[in-house]
Amino acid sequence: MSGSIPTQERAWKSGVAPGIFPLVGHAIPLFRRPLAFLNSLPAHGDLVEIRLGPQRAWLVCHPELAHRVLMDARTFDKGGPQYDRLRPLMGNSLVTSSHDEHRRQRRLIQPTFHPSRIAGYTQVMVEEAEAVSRAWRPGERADVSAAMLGLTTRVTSRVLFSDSLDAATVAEVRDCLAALVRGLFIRTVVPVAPLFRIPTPANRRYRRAFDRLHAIIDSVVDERRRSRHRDDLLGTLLEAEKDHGSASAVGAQEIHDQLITLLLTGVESTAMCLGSLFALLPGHPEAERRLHSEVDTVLAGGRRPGMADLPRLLYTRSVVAETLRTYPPGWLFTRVTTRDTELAGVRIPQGTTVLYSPYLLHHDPASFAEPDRFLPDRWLPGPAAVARHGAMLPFAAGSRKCIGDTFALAEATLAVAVIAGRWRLRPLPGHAEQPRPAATLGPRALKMICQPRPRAPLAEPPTPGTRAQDGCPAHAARSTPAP
Ligand code: HEM
Repeated sequence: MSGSIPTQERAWKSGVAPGIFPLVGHAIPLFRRPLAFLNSLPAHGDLVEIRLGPQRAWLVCHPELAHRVLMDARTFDKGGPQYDRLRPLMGNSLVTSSHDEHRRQRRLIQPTFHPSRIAGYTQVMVEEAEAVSRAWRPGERADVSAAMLGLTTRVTSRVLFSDSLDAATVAEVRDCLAALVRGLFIRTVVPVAPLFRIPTPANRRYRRAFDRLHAIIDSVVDERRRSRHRDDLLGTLLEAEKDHGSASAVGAQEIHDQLITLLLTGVESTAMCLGSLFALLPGHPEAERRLHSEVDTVLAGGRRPGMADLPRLLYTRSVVAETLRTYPPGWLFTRVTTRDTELAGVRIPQGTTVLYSPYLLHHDPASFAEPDRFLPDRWLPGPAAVARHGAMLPFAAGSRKCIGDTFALAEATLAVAVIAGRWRLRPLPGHAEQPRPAATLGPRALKMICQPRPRAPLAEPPTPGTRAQDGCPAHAARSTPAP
């Protein structure tokens, strides 16, 4: 069934995705070739019905509809199979909480990620990128995926709870995350809980990672309770715990839930972005050449980058933005309707799952010319910088917009500048690592050969851009901060 329903503002088209199987619905294409499946959906309408297992759900295929969903978080609240799976892991935290509870939590955590605080984190970001860069040897076959996960785990843990994790624990967190993101995805597309209670090796791996990560967080909190106050997120949460009885007080369970949530979200997505970027560069030699040239110019003499360099690393940031467009780490999200509503002329009952996919929106030729080409120039000021308004949504929009967007962009840009200043990473002969969709999207086993870079001749630095708040279009989506 499909139809064209005229609404006040335009005639929306709704439809049903073909190929529904009993019990599993669209799980087979969603699990086997999810990106191709998503890209096939706009042909069936602006709002397309799919089946997650036996459940009916609607996927928005037009940026305007995605914004309607995101800007009305009261009606389209966190929920659906994805968030049902995340709650046992993250509890009732910033990512998983419902609209009513969310405001208080966002107000508590927002100051840690305020743009004015990011400058203070850049030294940690650069130190950790330099540590990765120093550890590689010319000709080495580096495990880039593991290195990027290690880098973001160390940066995130140092910022959230100072230097509480030793090297062995960082490696453990990294491995736990890898097991969890794989397990979370299959649990989202086949939301049939009894299947995951069967003691298969994969289910046991997921359980072990789940238990270990909780134990690590508990020991971080216990250790801090025994030591002095520090001015980091954990310190903020422990201070708020003392406000017994006040509306802003937090309990021990919430402290645990917020830490595990921020560790998971902070580590995984940025690592995926960096892995995708290094995997894409060798196939785009002109982009790689211009990136190297900019890094050599802005950081002449191998100078250490800092916050002040971010506006000058204009091409580097365009490469990061184009990577986020091409392979958005957060590629598919669910919501659930809290009341009967209407979207694209379709009546949607309370309790219905609605999905949006940054990957689908970023690959629609109606929004981005030649969407399958990697073209960082799209994000430079000038005539090439055209995109349908609001179609670039790597960090979402509205009140549930990513709290770590500025943090992540600074971390990724600085890491690329440091690493690309010293290394040209080449693919292994005969091996092309494809980004693999799981709970996040990106390469999970990327190995590359490290070639030391001779310093390129100096060139004129590009003029800083004027788009969006800091020139980076990945930021452009509207955010409604908690009052
Ligand atoms: C390139 C890196 C990143 C990407 C692409 C990304 C993407 C996203 C997206 C799309 C959402 C919205 C999810 C939804 O609509 O259901 C989100 C939310 C969130 N992200 Fe990120 N993220 C990144 C990095 C980070 C970092 C570094 C942190 C923290 C250290 C973080 C913490 C969060 C949190 C806590 C939320 C929930 C916000 C709320 O509901 O108030 N993210 N992120």
